[in-house]
Amino acid sequence: MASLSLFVESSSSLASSADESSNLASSSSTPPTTVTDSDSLHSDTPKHDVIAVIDDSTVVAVAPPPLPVAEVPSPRRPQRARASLPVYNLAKLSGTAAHGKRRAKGDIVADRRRRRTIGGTALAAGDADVGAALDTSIDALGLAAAKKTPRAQRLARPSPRSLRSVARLGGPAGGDAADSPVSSAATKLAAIVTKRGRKPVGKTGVKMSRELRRLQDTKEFSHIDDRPVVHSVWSNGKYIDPNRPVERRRPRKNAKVDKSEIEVKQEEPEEPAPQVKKPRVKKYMDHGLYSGQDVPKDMVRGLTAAEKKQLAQLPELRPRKENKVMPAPIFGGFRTLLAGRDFKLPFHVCNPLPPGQPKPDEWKKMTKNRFIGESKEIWKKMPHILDYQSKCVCKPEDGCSESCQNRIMLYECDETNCNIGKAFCTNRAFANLTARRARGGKYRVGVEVIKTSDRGYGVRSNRCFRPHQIIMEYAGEIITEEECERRMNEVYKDNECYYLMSFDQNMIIDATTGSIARFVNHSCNPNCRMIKWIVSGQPRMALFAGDKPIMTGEELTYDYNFDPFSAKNVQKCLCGQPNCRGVLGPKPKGVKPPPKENPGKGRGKGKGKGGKRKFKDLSGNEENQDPNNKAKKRKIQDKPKPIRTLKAVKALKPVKGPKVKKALKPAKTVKPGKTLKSIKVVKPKVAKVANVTKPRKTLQPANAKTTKRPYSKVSIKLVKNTATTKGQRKKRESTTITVSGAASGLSVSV
Ligand SMILES: C[S@@+](CC[C@H](N)C(=O)[O-])C[C@H]1O[C@@H](n2cnc3c(N)ncnc32)[C@H](O)[C@@H]1O
Repeated sequence: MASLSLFVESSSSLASSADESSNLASSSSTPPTTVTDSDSLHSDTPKHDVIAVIDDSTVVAVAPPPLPVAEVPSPRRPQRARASLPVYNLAKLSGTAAHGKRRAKGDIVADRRRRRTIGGTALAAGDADVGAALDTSIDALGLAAAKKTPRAQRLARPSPRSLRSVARLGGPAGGDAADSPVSSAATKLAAIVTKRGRKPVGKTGVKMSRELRRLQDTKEFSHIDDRPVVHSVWSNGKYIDPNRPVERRRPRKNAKVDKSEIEVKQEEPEEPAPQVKKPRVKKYMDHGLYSGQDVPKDMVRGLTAAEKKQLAQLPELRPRKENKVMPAPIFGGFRTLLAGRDFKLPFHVCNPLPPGQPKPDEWKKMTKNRFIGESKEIWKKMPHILDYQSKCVCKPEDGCSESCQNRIMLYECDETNCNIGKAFCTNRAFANLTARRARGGKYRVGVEVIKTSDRGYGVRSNRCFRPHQIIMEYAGEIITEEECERRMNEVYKDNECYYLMSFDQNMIIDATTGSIARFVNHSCNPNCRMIKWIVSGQPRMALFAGDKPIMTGEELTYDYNFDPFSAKNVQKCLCGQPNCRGVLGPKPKGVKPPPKENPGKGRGKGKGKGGKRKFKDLSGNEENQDPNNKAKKRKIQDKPKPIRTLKAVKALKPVKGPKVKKALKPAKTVKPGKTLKSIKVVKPKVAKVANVTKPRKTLQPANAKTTKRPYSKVSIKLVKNTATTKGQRKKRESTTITVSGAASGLSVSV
């Protein structure tokens, strides 16, 4: 009786001893844990099993060569079945009928078809399925008798040792199955399984059906699955693609490199070098943010040759590489260079002094005038208040500029005396000052007290001021002459500095308690003026900028025109100006003042160009931003009114005495010695006639005393005011007209 033994084992397990473990593990389906493990899975070596079909005469070890997947015939059953011959269920025979698709983590089901093969391990373990499969096979082949004997059953259980020996017998897959150790091992194992191991196997063979014979060469018959088991490998939660190129590790610097490796590497074709990104180099600016801008091409157009030459020497104008960092602020700096203007120093660059600077102990700040003692009552009883009235007849387009009657008379416009209103009026200096200070801040205050090296305290500007712009008010205690004399004899007798200034109506301003303006020092070439204005019917003193703009950080000074009253009290002047008179007093008689500097002569062209400056562009104060502020005509505003300044002089008269050392006077006061009488007469005339006579524009504050034209107006006023005392006025009128061209307006009333 022919017998058929079916042996199944993995050929890959026989390939090498190294693969033995993997072979053994194949039945248990242990997935690879590394990429390198997957290499073995994907190797071309088929993991086919060896099936030995033993016939009566020959033992055939079938180890079919691996076939391409496409050539593998479908594992279908034969369509045609013959009734005469038994039909075998091959799947059942091979023991794979009970196995379907098995889903594993990460596996693709379509590619994951696994065929359960019967291996030595399975047999050794006595797997129930395997046993069942064998039983089925034996039953099908009619070998039940052989199976049921105890010996056969004992022999059917292969010992582990025998299996190990079988596994050790490896041979190249796909070789001659008959001659290979695989076949011999298979034969040996078949003898064990078929309980006739000592007898020739061929004698126990059964004649194979034609159908079986036809299929015996197929992989399906042998249950050989040459398709690799596909595993997906995950590492650290990431899917590892087995098809990706293997990364080359960078060799360590100090690692010993095998020379043979180097030679092999050299032989390898050179791969294109990957593009290495250059590290970014940080660029540092070597100029300011606004430097290096493109210079306008037509920058020298319209300039003279000398100017071009001068400009060419400016390093700022040399063409240089364009600076794309930040655009220049509309080339403001370039225009400043061309125009030769002064520029406004920023407030923070000026660096105002920090708070807490030392101040004199006796000083108590006061920003508004205050009447002290009986001065208030006396002031109210005086009829002069009614005289301080004026009304301008300006039109809105005039803006209360140089032709404004109020301005000429040093009357400030307000709601009661202005014809055009606040929106158009530019003659409201004190109101602007109050608004400016009310907003607060060091910049708006604009001044600060400093300590000078040789003149005690002083005042400097914290900002720029336009010419004739109001800076600060000189405020203090308004006292009578008697009170002033008392203070001088009793309170201030040991003082070196006095803060007394003639005010109005025989009154004195004592700024010992007063505003910051008390600290302003004297200079024979000052940059400011102390001028008295009538504001809302009340006289007020204030410091104004002179004819030139005042820049940030300048010390503010005005001419005291000091009256020492005695040669003993003459103080040495330390102003340091070229035209210094040497003493803090009035100009000595017979001494010619130094010639005025001509801005166009004796100076460089650059400096001469300074005359072109438009300070309204430089000062940057809030008043400049008023479109109605026509500051260009301000020179008329500061025209002194000699009649009122005479009054200030008159106030000094009673102060004069042996104990009184000094008294400050406004810069525009006239010489002492004028009679009270003349002042009283002249004053009211001006107020009334001002509305009749059109003022001249040529008046300058600096040379007001030598100007003739203003006093011709005064003469007209005299006529107007002779209504009460007619005889006297007419006499004065004639005198005034005659002297109108004199150097001093004081002579008018003499
Ligand atoms: C109204 S105070 C000015 C502020 C004063 N420097 C202070 O420390 O209070 C006037 C006094 O300052 C001093 N002074 C002002 N200008 C001066 C000058 N140019 N030269 C010398 N002393 C001057 C004189 O002592 C003068 O009496």
